[in-house]
Amino acid sequence: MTSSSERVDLDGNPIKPLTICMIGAGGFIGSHLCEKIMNETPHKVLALDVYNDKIKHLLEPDNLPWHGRIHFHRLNIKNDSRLEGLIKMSDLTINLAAICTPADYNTRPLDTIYSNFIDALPVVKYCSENNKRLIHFSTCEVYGKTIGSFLPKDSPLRQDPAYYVLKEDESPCIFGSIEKQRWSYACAKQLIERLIYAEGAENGMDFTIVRPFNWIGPRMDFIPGVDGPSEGVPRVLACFSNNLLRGEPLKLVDGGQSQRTFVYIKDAIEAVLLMIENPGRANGHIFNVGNPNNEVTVRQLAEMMIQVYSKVSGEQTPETPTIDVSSKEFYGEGYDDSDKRIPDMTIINKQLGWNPKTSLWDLLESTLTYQHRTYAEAIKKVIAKPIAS
Ligand SMILES: NC(=O)c1ccc[n+]([C@@H]2O[C@H](COP(=O)([O-])OP(=O)(O)OC[C@H]3O[C@@H](n4cnc5c(N)ncnc54)[C@H](O)[C@@H]3O)[C@@H](O)[C@H]2O)c1
Ligand SMILES: O=C(O)[C@H]1O[C@H](OP(=O)(O)OP(=O)(O)OC[C@H]2O[C@@H](n3ccc(=O)[nH]c3=O)[C@H](O)[C@@H]2O)[C@H](O)[C@@H](O)[C@@H]1O
Repeated sequence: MTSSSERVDLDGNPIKPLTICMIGAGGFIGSHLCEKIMNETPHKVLALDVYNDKIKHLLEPDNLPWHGRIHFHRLNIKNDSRLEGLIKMSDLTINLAAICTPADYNTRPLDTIYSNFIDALPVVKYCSENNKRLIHFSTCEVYGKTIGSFLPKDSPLRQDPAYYVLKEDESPCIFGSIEKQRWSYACAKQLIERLIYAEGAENGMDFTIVRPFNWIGPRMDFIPGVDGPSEGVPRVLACFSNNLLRGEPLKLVDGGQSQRTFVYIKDAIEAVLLMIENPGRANGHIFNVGNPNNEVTVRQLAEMMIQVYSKVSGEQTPETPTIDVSSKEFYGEGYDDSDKRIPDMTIINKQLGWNPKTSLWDLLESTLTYQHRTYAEAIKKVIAKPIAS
């Protein structure tokens, strides 16, 4: 760990050690953020979550170099009276807790709305009432569909960035109709963003809102049947990793035509640390955090993952590498999709000077090396197990 006296912010001022209340610290992003904070800063973390499997390596054994700077509190923010006290003890609260897998948005819309809006309300309230700074994790899904997606298929305007690049302070939020329950998540996230923004405007609360654009890397979600439910549907990185580990075709929903930009979790976490340590530059802002240079269709992502996995595992590519499935078959009634997600980077560049570094090929190589090392043997055992009659 670097000593606090050596560390300065972007304006050359010394960074004071902080106590951070991190809600959802046991998840994918939380685990990487805790790791970064423990390795590179003097800050303390009160890590709140219902699970801690992904941060166990930071909590045990007792002789870790950051011993005493991270404390795990197993609690559900829905119903735990300790929450306000922990926020009061901290300089900064970071809220990551959410249901955030698309397979849940149309099948468990009530849980999705409660998790992303209702359960986040007390966190905002306690921060505002106690004059505490809040960094809240929203999503790029608040943009919904691009304006360009409503133009005729052959319109040349579809090629014009004005019709698809997503800007924090200009782009509208375009969701589907109410029976397209996919948008329950985006809509709940939009409303909590508006509430936080209003707390800033009316009550002077210090806040930063983060809109992640498909952050991916090790420890994302779960592999069904190994460290998650066998019928579970995680996000695309884990779905495709699971298919590759099992030697199955990768399933392309509605032909895999949707486009995404993927950013490496380690690049994205650097942006979050800049927000934490530069409140004067980050407060009052909403930040897109993504990599506009890593755009692919989901079909191209599948093809690249197949090539990379073959390289890192030494295994042959399957005879049928991909198959098409309908969204209704894969996700059920009420699914809909974002067509294209390119983040505008002007605000984060200007305020924090942050830029992503890692190419899609490189981030997939390190992530799939991790997936292979972590899961290949366990998957072999699961496959070899006779099915109970
Ligand atoms: N990973 C991405 O690319 C991405 C993209 C857009 C938005 N986000 C947002 O970032 C945040 C974190 O995402 P992630 O990918 O790390 O997800 P994750 O599911 O891995 O982590 C969320 C964590 O929150 C915890 N949690 C949920 N409800 C809780 C509750 N009631 N009480 C206590 N803990 C609770 C979960 O146990 C989990 O460990 C979410 O708000 C998500 O909407 C992530
Ligand atoms: O990561 C983000 O930035 C946000 O986007 C994700 O939404 P989405 O990108 O649609 O979710 P994925 O599950 O990663 O799916 C990406 C695309 O791959 C497709 N897909 C997914 C899984 C699969 O096996 N096959 C497949 O073709 C989906 O239909 C979708 O078009 C989730 O909503 C959130 O985690 C987050 O808010």
